[in-house]
Order: sequence, then C-alpha cells, then structure tokens
Amino acid sequence: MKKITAFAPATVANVSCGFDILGFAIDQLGDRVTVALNDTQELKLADIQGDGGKLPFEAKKNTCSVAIRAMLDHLGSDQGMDIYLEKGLPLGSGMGSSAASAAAALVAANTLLGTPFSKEELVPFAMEAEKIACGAGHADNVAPSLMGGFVLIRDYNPLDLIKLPVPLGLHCTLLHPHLELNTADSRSVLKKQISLKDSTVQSGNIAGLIAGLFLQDFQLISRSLKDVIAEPSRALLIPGFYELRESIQSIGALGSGISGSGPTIFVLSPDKEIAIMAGKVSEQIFEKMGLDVDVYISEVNDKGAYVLE
Ligand SMILES: Nc1ncnc2c1ncn2[C@@H]1O[C@H](COP(=O)(O)OP(=O)(O)O)[C@@H](O)[C@H]1O
Ligand SMILES: N[C@@H](CCOP(=O)(O)O)C(=O)O
Repeated sequence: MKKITAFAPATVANVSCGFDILGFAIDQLGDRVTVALNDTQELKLADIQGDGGKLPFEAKKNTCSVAIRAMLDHLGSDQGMDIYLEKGLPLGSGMGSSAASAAAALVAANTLLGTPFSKEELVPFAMEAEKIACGAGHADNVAPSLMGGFVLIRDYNPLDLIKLPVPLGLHCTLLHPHLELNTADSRSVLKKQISLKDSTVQSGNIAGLIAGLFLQDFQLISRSLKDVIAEPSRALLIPGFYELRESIQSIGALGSGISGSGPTIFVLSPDKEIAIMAGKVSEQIFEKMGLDVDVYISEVNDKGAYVLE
C-alpha cells in the first residue's frame, strides 16, 4: 500500500505582540505522521505513539484526521486513509503541538494525492483542526508549521498570509517547564476588551517587530518584543516568568515572551552563544523553584513541514 511520512515542526505563536497574527517555526522538534491510502471511505487513526495514551483515536477529534477531512471535502473526495501519528511534541506546552500533527498529516496526504495544494493553500484545512483542538481556528501555529519561517496573518477573512524575512544569526531558546497548560484554558483567561491606549501600544510594537525583521535591526526587534494584551493575564500562570525576563536581559538577549499560550517561554537572541547562555540562566532559575525544564536552542526554521519518505 502506498504510504508517505511527513514531519512538521514546533512553532512559537504570537511572538509577544502578535496575538493570533504572528508565528515562527523551530528546527528539529516536531511531529511525524504517516498516511496510507486504504480501500474504505474512512479516515482511520491506525496508531498513535508518544502521547502517553492521551490523544483521541476518534477521527472527528484528532487534528490529523480533521485536517485531512477538510482537505478531502474541499476536493469532493471520499478517499479513505490510515493515519499513523508519532508525537514528538509535548501536549499543552505552547509549542504548537496540535498544529504540528495537522500540518504533518496534511503534507503527507496532499503528497499521496499528487500535491493538488501548495503548503500555503493547506493552511485553512489545518485551521479547521485547530478549532477542534482549542476551540479557535487561529493560524499562527499552523501557518509557520506548514510554510516555515516567520508568517504574518494580516487578515483572517479572507486569509492573507505573508512570509517575513529572518535576520541572520537570530536564535531562539525555548524553555519548557514541566507543566501542562491547555490552550483553550489559557485563552479563557484573556480579557475580551482592550483599551485604546493598549491597542496603540500593541500596534506600535507589532509594526516595530516586523520592520525590525525586514531591516535586520536587532535593537528594534528587542524594543518591540512587548505584549500588553495577552501576557499580563497569562504570565500569572507561569512561575518565574518575570524573574527570568530580567535575568536574560542582562546577558544580551533581545527579549522573551510566552510561546503561544504557554507555559513554554521563548527567548530571542542575536547569536547562538547568547541563546545557549539564556538556557543555562533559565535552568538555574527553574531549579531554584524546584521545576524541571527542557531547554531547546534553535534557529528559525525556514523550511516548514516536509515529506520524509
Ligand atoms: N493530534 C492531536 N489531535 C487532537 N488533539 C491534539 C493533538 N495534538 C495535541 N492535541 C491537543 O490539543 C490541545 C491544544 O493544545 P496543544 O496544541 O497541544 O497545545 P500547545 O500548542 O500549547 O502545545 C491539547 O489538549 C492537546 O492535548
Ligand atoms: N494565538 C494562540 C496561540 C496558541 O498557541 P499554542 O502553541 O499554545 O497552542 C493563543 O495565544 O491562544
């Protein structure tokens, strides 16, 4: 039976000031999905590994099958497929785990069907999967996981995606304290309304961040990594968040923020040495609090999801 395996990377959504409209992809960390055509008209989760038995086999609840179903519906196809998911990402971590499953499944299934869609065209199908995973069809994990690099979602209706340049040397440190935070829960703590003043501050920062990426201006990126909308509510759910921010600033990192909805924290640095140092400093802070933390150092992954075999 013909089968294809694809990999899709972890992602950092929001990037501080870009709530629901900006994200970037990480190297190496991610999910793998194998898809095989079957002789039925059903999508079947044949196997799931690496999730500690937590993810649903029911096709209507798994992001792999929900995304593929959206694609097949768009094509008017009732082709059946067997899906094998290998989770490389921890659940509820803020690293776009549900998105990586959907993106890898779509790239594998799309390739099996003769690549009717570009990776950008697959994004709306992956957004359908995000709706069942966290109740909101946000694209700031699925778009960079599929397309790679930094992706701006200028608008959702109609979807308008813009791939942004990545400054040379830019590195990310991901700090994942061993806590699980459900995206739906950390969306529910957000305020439903923001003040005119906060809206102005946030607009200035997102514009500054995007200009900084185009200009390769690390100081401008650093000044712009500020979030007055989601971070004040969510930081309270992440022990040590502000202490860590102060410490990494003193070693020359550009800034830090909550990766997606947390609890992972991302740090951006102008080079690999500072990114490694940020990891060491953070490990000490979390150790003092008695919390285990995983540290990942990565460049921005410009490739996104791809076929493995
Ligand atoms: N393949 C999958 N199918 C269905 N649900 C998933 C899948 N992968 C992750 N999830 C779930 O999606 C929810 C949304 O969070 P998730 O994307 O894991 O958060 P995060 O991006 O913060 O790690 C979690 O409850 C997680 O268990
Ligand atoms: N924009 C979303 C991003 C959620 O990312 P995740 O990796 O935590 O799923 C949000 O802030 O809710």
